Amino acid sequence: MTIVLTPYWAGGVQKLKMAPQPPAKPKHGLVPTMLDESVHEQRTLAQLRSKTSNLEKYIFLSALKEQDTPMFYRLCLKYMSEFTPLIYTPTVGDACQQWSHIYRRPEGLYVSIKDKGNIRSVLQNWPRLDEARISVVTDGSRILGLGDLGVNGMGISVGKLSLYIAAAGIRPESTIPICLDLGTNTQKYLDDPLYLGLRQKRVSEKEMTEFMDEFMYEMTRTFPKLLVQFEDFSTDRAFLYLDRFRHKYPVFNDDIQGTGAVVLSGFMNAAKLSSKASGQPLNTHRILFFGAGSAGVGVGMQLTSFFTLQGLSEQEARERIWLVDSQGLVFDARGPMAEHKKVFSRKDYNGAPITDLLDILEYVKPTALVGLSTISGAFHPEVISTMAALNPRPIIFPLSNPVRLSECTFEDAVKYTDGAVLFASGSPFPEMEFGGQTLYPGQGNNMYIFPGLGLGAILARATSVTDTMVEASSLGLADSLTPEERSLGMIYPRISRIREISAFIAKEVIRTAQREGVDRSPELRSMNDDQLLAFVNSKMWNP
Ligand SMILES: O=C([O-])CC(=O)C(=O)O
Ligand SMILES: [Mg+2]
Repeated sequence: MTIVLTPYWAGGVQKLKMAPQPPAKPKHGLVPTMLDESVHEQRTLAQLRSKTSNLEKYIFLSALKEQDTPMFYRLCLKYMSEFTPLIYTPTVGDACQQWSHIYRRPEGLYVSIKDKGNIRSVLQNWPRLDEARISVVTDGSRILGLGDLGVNGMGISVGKLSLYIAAAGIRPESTIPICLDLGTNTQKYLDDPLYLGLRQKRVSEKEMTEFMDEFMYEMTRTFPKLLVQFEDFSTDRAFLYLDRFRHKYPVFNDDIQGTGAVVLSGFMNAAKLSSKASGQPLNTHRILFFGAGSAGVGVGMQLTSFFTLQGLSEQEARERIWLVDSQGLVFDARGPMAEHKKVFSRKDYNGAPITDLLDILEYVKPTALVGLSTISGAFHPEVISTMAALNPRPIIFPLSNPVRLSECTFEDAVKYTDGAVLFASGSPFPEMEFGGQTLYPGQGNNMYIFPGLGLGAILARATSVTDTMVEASSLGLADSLTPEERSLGMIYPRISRIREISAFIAKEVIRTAQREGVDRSPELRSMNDDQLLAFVNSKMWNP
């Protein structure tokens, strides 16, 4: 709130910035006599739990977030593992697919190709210009593994920002969900009378690039303290715009870098357990990527740093990774391929194409199998048992989202490896009892990374988000397992500790930004680590 005061000691008008005030207590008689806050929390929870479908729960929570924001986030923090699957993956996928049907009220900022040439004035309509710190921007062209959802992709920007608020304590007023409407190639939406977006096919890459140049320029002019997270752009465009803007503006791509970092972190913990069982050194792991989109290649690139941290050269690190796309094993002699696949294309194979996953396993003999294919069931029982035959503790990460597109279930992975699997999926699976023990599935979802990475970059006022900052977020996450979590064989910490984890990651990211000279908060440089961590915690919003 901005109020204008004329102090007696000054001749002129002075503007004072005031912190937002809590709402005034309602006058007597305007709320029930016995309305007790903690009982009301239980009442709200009971209302939520009485809904029978997850989509209804999503709609209920979306209304709650608007009507009683602190209550929404209080419950979110208290019941994190119950709430995240409802406000985020997997339910947010259903919400996006149904967005134009379940739409109730405006939320976020819609910028369309029709606004080209005039983007500044659209951005300036945002009601909280000065407070803006973080924006999640999608063009809806590849939402989770669900394909081109057009303007229905707004749900993913909203969902990610709810996690920024819950998991990293970013103030709700500081977030801007943005969906770019550049058309959609999904006919179902073009034919849907309720569809909220432009009824046109996606624009050409040339036109989109002109649009993006203007958009990013105006974003930084309009919101000078803003960090931008690109989300769920289709593969080519995800790489294209990350490369185009990452050295110019503070921006990162969650699917390439966030997913890469979260998988690197889980892989570091899993590889130690796997190597302990096999006696093989860490730098001899062999990783097979099933799926060669932005996430697959992004994760592959991030995982090369696992090997360089073990002392291998960049080239040697890349050679520990094999890639499989829709035509099978990716190798040079196969012929022309998309630019982003080239880095992992094998030079040491020039036989006939190998297309069957079982044959590829036989040839590569991987210690780790990572799925980013959105092909449900691709890791069928024979694939899983082959991994178990090759390794005493196979690493199997079916990372495709949402749950129904996962390459395999946790249950199958446990069953067909006789409980030996080191498992992480993109979407949540329940823990299970096996051989008298509770086994915990890891959730290798970028929600462990982006809140802390974003918070660190914002507090450091970073001019750009460097690869080393992303790597620091990953190492920070890997280090944040408690001895108890390690003793249970977990490879990711409990999600209920997310605030503590985000604060730690943010501290590591700030330190790295300082070392790299991309920070603009000189006052943080003189703090020791404890002071910096305390500073980060003090900046977190508490509902
Ligand atoms: O949103 C999620 O759950 C993870 C993610 O970025 C994706 O699948 O695109
Ligand atoms: Mg994503």
